[in-house]
Formats: sequence, C-alpha cells, structure tokens
Amino acid sequence: MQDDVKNSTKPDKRILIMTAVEAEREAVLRGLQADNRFDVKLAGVGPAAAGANTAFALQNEHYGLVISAGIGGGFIGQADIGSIVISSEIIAADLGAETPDGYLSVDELGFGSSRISVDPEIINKVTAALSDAHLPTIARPILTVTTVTGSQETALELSKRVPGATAEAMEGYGVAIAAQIQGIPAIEIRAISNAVGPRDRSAWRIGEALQALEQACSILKEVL
Ligand SMILES: O=C(O)c1cccc(C(=O)CC[C@H]2O[C@@H](n3cnc4c(=O)[nH]cnc43)[C@H](O)[C@@H]2O)c1
Repeated sequence: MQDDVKNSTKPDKRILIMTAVEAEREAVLRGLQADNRFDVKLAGVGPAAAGANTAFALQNEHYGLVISAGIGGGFIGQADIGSIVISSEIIAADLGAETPDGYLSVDELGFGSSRISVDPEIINKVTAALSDAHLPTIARPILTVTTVTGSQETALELSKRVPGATAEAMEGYGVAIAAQIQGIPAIEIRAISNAVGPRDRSAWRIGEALQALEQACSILKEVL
C-alpha cells in the first residue's frame, strides 16, 4: 500500500538497468535500495554481449525504459573523474570502415545508423535531478568502443569523429540497439573512472566512480 501511494505519480513502468560487471551491478543495487520497479542485470563487457544479454532480458519481462549504466572514460576537458555523464546520444564510434581517406561510419556506408537518440524529456529529468543533488553531471554524447582508448592519437581521432564526445564505454550501443528493436527508450549513464587517453590503469579511480554511480542511482529511483 505504501509503495502504491509513493509511486502513484510515476509512470507505470518497469525499468531494466544493464551493467557490464558485477561491481557496477552492486553499486547500482546499493543506490536503488531494493526499489522493486528496477531489474539490474549483467550485460557482459562489449556491445555484442551487451546486445545479446539485453535482448534476452527483454524477452522475459515488459519494460518501459532500458538503462546502460556503469563506469566509463571521460574525454579530457569534457568530463572529470567522479562526475556523471548522461547520454544525449549513444554512438557506436568505431563501427565502420577505414579507408585511405579516413574513417567511414556505418551510416556513410549505408548499413544503418551508428547513432541512437535519447528522449530529451528523460535526459533533462535525470540531468536536472542529479545536478540538483550536487552531483557534477552533464548530458553529452557517449561513445561505445570495442577497444578502450589507450593513446592521445585515438582520443583526438574520436573527438574529431564525434564532435562533443564526452565519455566512452563499451556497452551502451549494444544495450540501446536491443531496446530500440523492441521499441523501448534507452539511456546511458556513466560515472567517470579514468581519462580517455594514454593507458595508465593505476590512475583509474574505480572506487570513486562506483560511489558516484551509487549516488546517481539513489537519485534516479526518485525521478524515474
Ligand atoms: O577492477 C575492478 O574492480 C572493476 C570494478 C568495476 C568495473 C571494472 C571495469 O573494468 C569495468 C569495465 C567497463 O568499464 C567501462 N570503461 C571504463 N573506462 C573505460 C574507458 O576508458 N574506455 C572504455 N570503456 C571504459 C567499459 O564499459 C567496460 O566494460 C573494474
């Protein structure tokens, strides 16, 4: 009865959250504090596993929203460690072809779209709520890559390829494609653990990012 009253102003929908690894799943669950409108499932690492696992989860339950959540890399000058990036768009940044004249996306090759748009109403609601709670949050394009960027050259190339690129991770596009095929809206939320650039695993602040992810999810459950 208590829950019915509490959720009476919220849309009647269940929400699926997909994380790559168990530590991210646990951080999300801590933040959600057993809110039973949410299911939190493992996507696995990379867009292929994420797409397959999301499609499987969507077969067994009806959801009104799908979220790809976890830690991610932040482009220098765009997103700091410990901050949150909300996807204004989810973009497969290395799905295409190399040519002597440069990279061609699948869009340019005529094989579909590398970009998945996100409902502006959901973006604004989530971004405003996290910002109001004093979590540094920005809504910008999040890239999905199949290889973690490990050099300044690749970071620059990705920034040129996708103007406004602010974070990168490895699952968003896979999760969002599975949702799109079912006609369900999707959004990606990344807590920044490291800078996109030359590889330095010792500089990854995974604990800090997982804490930010937990905090973000504790706010999410109040606004979605
Ligand atoms: O080692 C740990 O304790 C640990 C705890 C939580 C998560 C991890 C991961 O390694 C998660 C892998 C996951 O993170 C995303 N990610 C993070 N930074 C980047 C990046 O710079 N570029 C691309 N992806 C990044 C990605 O989605 C991975 O699947 C470890």
